[in-house]
Amino acid sequence: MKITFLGGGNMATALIGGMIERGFDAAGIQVVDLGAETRARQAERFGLRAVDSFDATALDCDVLMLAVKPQQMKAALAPIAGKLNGQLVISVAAGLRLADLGRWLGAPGQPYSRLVRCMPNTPALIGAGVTGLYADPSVDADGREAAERILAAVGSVVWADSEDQMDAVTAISGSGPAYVFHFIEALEDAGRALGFDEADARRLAIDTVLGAARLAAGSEDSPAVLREKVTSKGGTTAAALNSLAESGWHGALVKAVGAARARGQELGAELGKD
Ligand SMILES: NC(=O)C1=CN([C@@H]2O[C@H](COP(=O)(O)OP(=O)(O)OC[C@H]3O[C@@H](n4cnc5c(N)ncnc54)[C@H](OP(=O)(O)O)[C@@H]3O)[C@@H](O)[C@H]2O)C=CC1
Ligand SMILES: O=C(O)[C@@H]1CCC=N1
Repeated sequence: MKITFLGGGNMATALIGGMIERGFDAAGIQVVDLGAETRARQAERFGLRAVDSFDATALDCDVLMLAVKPQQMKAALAPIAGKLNGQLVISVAAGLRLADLGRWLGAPGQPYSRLVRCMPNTPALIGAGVTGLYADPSVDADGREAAERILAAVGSVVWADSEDQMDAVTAISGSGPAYVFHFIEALEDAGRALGFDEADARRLAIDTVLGAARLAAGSEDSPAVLREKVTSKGGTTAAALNSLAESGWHGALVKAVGAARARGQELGAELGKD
């Protein structure tokens, strides 16, 4: 499978790194990116072809992965509008709707429809991502299977029932690693405030999150039951959880995920006007 990435930034790097780690051939992957430094980094790190604009070789692919920022997408697609000939196009962009991508990619009056929207996350770099997928209804089984094969190489996949759900996936798991890193930062800060040096505070915080996530992933107990098993009556965990409840922590996170979803919807509506 020949795959060209439009945009070689953070998300493309996570996907390419994860794919190569899991046996995809770097010789079959190309990157189109405006930045000379980005191209040099991609070529050096992965040994792949990186160019500054679409030439015949970059367009000669089975799958085109759209990995520029949502605000950059329309301009980035302009040079190839009307030039595709059946490539499966997979967008990783937050918010952008298939109808708008299809309009920007097609010839005037002929929207392109062999399109899949996906929302991966950066743990893809170590094969531990999770990706939501939604295909235009016109995409055939081969197209859906190709999209799933690429994203399943870097973690688990979940097919969304409707395109609307992609903004929710973005808010939960696309942005989710940032919430977890933020939690780790706070736990590390707490460790430092209680007298540990930076290295030990970080180790205690990261290994706690890693161990708890692995336990939750492998357990038949729900996260709520696992939480109760840590929480001795009248003990230390209860003191912490009571304090978190007083601060409205649970509600704050639910509200934050709602804000992320709303931003995705807003981006789609704003940028799709063009
Ligand atoms: N980061 C994440 O965790 C996730 C991101 N996404 C989605 O992935 C997409 C990319 O995000 P991210 O990787 O973080 O962004 P980055 O800014 O890291 O990467 C985008 C890259 O595209 C380049 N670029 C911009 N315009 C063009 C163009 N016209 N032609 C070719 N290359 C261009 C940029 O160059 P320059 O820097 O010079 O502008 C940059 O190197 C976004 O749409 C985002 O919604 C999805 C899931 C998770
Ligand atoms: O912050 C963003 O908009 C992108 C989408 C999900 C993660 N990063």
